[in-house]
Amino acid sequence: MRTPSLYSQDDPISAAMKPPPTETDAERNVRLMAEAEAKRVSDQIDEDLRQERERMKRKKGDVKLLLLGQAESGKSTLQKQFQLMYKPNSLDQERISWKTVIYFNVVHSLKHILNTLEAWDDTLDEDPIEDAESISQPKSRVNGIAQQPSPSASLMTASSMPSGLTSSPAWSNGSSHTLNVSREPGAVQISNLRRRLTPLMATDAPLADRLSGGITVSGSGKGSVYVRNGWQARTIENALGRRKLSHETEVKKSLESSYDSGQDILVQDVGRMLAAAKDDIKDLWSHPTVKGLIARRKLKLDEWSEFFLRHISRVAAPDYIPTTDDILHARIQTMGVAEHVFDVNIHGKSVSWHLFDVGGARGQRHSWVPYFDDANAIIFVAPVSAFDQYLEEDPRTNRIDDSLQLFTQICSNALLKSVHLVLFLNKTDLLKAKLETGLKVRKYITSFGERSNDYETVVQYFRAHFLQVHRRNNENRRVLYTHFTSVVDTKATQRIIGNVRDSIFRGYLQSAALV
Ligand SMILES: Nc1nc2c(ncn2[C@@H]2O[C@H](COP(=O)(O)OP(=O)(O)OP(=O)(O)O)[C@@H](O)[C@H]2O)c(=O)[nH]1
Ligand SMILES: [Mg+2]
Repeated sequence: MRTPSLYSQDDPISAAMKPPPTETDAERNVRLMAEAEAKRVSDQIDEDLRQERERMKRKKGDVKLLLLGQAESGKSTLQKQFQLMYKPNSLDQERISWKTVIYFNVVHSLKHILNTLEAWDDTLDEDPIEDAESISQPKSRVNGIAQQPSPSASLMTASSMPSGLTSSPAWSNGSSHTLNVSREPGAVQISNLRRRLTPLMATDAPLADRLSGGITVSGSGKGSVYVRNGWQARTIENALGRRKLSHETEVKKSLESSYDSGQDILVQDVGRMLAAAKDDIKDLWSHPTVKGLIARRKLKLDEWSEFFLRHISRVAAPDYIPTTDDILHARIQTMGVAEHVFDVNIHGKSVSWHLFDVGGARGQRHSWVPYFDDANAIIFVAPVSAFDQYLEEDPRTNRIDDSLQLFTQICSNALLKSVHLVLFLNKTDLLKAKLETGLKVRKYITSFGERSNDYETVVQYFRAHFLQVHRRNNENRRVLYTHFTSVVDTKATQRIIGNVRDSIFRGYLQSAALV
């Protein structure tokens, strides 16, 4: 008699999968062992999933913390700091997925630079730096990019360029890799660089597609990519030709062990192209015309663009693995609401914290409300460096104004009237750098008037506005905890997270009558 197998005798599907009648004893043993192993793996996956579901389920006593604020304010970066603090291994596991994001950030930035150059005929006219922004228009409008109010302003001026990239550009020292263009005018140099960078630029759309899985969100004018919770795993699915992996846990496991974005042909190709184009990228980034357009604020680069271009030697190296600092600077827009669970220990007691990181663009804000109910705490993130920036979604709205309006809505929302409220006045490092370049706050915020343009005066001015909003919308007389932050600074941010955790716990334990 044949040894019973896992296949049922009655089930037609099982009948179809039945081993052939000619199966030998040895083959049968191998098959039975394989079936047993498959069942063991399947049971383990089910168990892992059950535990994951259990963990995600909010229990009485768990803390629900929302991260709110406009797009680009730093919510996901703050979430990464929580992850680093309370679940450091998980960031390691997804480290390699960030390579795709960082490559996309680099390629997209280069494309923006080249498009803007094209709109200005690849030349720098003689506009004085001071008033360039108000008086000059692009000469050609090949793609209109230079005309779009960019939500970010560059901090980079000729004097603050990193020395490694400015001291000896290839065309001034006759270096061989730029096809001997040393005596040609700047426009020819740029046109040569553009030609050589064209294949790399063509990877912008496929990289975006890899990350988003082909989903585009209307209003993402800068061509940014939006991703949903769990994009790291889906990037792998996308790389495998959208073949649905049979199990969520299987995806996670492949992330942990075997997957390397080095296996993704697209990422591999982009890595090779970047390595080959490294000197051209450096030359473009340090080109006098590019520096001039930046200084005249005709070319505006986001902070992550500048960060990765400054570190291009490292990022374009063939064996590049993103550092934690790179991951903190990488930019990818959040779509919807992403939940993250951490076990937080305090006074010997472990409490699950459910952190909700929301998409901050206007088109994403409708998805926040269902999460207001029963929230314990909110960290509202407002980027104070954004005084000279306008919303991507509505170029007429100054980003500080938008933050204040949004904060008004949060403070006055009836569902949130008893939540613990924390305000992060973020991107203080960028604010300092902008003020150091001489950018005047009063040019963008007229009410700032003739106050001194120094960092302390400016941050206190913005803080006073947020405090006023809170005071006017504070029926319940709750406290507002305010912090000046730069959430890319791990040491400082983790100290602040510790403070926030303690203050949330104090209020929470009292209200839950657990003390
Ligand atoms: N220099 C600096 N960069 C920051 C700071 N906070 C955030 N960033 C950068 O700003 C960019 C946007 O940050 P995110 O955390 O993605 O912004 P977000 O609020 O999650 O944006 P959405 O998901 O679109 O709502 C990233 O490239 C971050 O590295 C900061 O304090 N200083
Ligand atoms: Mg985000």
